[in-house]
Amino acid sequence: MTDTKKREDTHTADELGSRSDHSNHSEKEHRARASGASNDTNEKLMAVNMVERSFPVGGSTLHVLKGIQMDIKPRQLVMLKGRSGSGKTTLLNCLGGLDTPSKGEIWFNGLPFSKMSDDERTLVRRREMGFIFQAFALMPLLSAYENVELSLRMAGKPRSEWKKRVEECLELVGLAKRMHHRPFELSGGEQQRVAIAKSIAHRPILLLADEPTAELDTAMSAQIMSVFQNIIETENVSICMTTHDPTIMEVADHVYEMVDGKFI
Ligand SMILES: Nc1ncnc2c1ncn2[C@@H]1O[C@H](COP(=O)(O)OP(=O)(O)OP(=O)(O)O)[C@@H](O)[C@H]1O
Repeated sequence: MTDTKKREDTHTADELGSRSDHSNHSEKEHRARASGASNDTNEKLMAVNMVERSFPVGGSTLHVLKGIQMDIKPRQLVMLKGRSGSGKTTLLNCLGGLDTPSKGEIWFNGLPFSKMSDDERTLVRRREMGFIFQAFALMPLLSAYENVELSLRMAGKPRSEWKKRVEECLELVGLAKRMHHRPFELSGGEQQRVAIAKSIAHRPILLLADEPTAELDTAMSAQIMSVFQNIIETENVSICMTTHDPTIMEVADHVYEMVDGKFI
């Protein structure tokens, strides 16, 4: 897939149209997005321009990302593949604003994401992004329902919206019948589906997932990928995920292969 898809040309900040006012991301705007009102495939949701990331280690500098150039378009499923240590997590952390590039820039939804202050970036991240990790990151004593509800509570969504949205999200991931189970009463794949429901509940426009199928067998991984495809359609999100698994790459819109901090 990597080789069959032509990579986009380098783009500038001006090409990046803001798809919504991030400071007031309303239900109406979301519905407009979901109806395809902003579904211009030339539009870039995220643009990464010549990003480098280095860390001081001992007395020297470790160059981990060495000029990354990529973009994520609306409703795309983008995968980052590469050997352990190639820099995938470091890049994902930069995309999610958990870390910042040493050089280069990252634009998100028309905003100069990597140049914003930590507080501004945190705000954008909370409102517009969702995260899924390899280890499902669920609260063990809370039911699936309560876990998803917690994320709405943390995102500051009005209480009156919680019930409908929690049920909707659990239904989307195929867990409506298990919503009152606690994580230990669910399989690994089901727990990951709760984590996905939790990550989309506040209606992000970008989901970032670090090895979301690493703990799962082939059948469960395939289920997770089909849930991802489903939520791209129904929730109008883009997904960027890292993986080692060649079998799931077939469903990607684009695969970036990373070797030693660069795409090949
Ligand atoms: N904060 C840091 N300080 C120093 N070195 C770091 C730091 N973060 C990452 N590295 C180094 O950067 C390199 C890339 O790490 P990264 O976790 O991004 O790789 P990865 O491709 O995600 O690997 P894996 O698939 O095993 O998760 C590694 O050599 C790692 O030790």
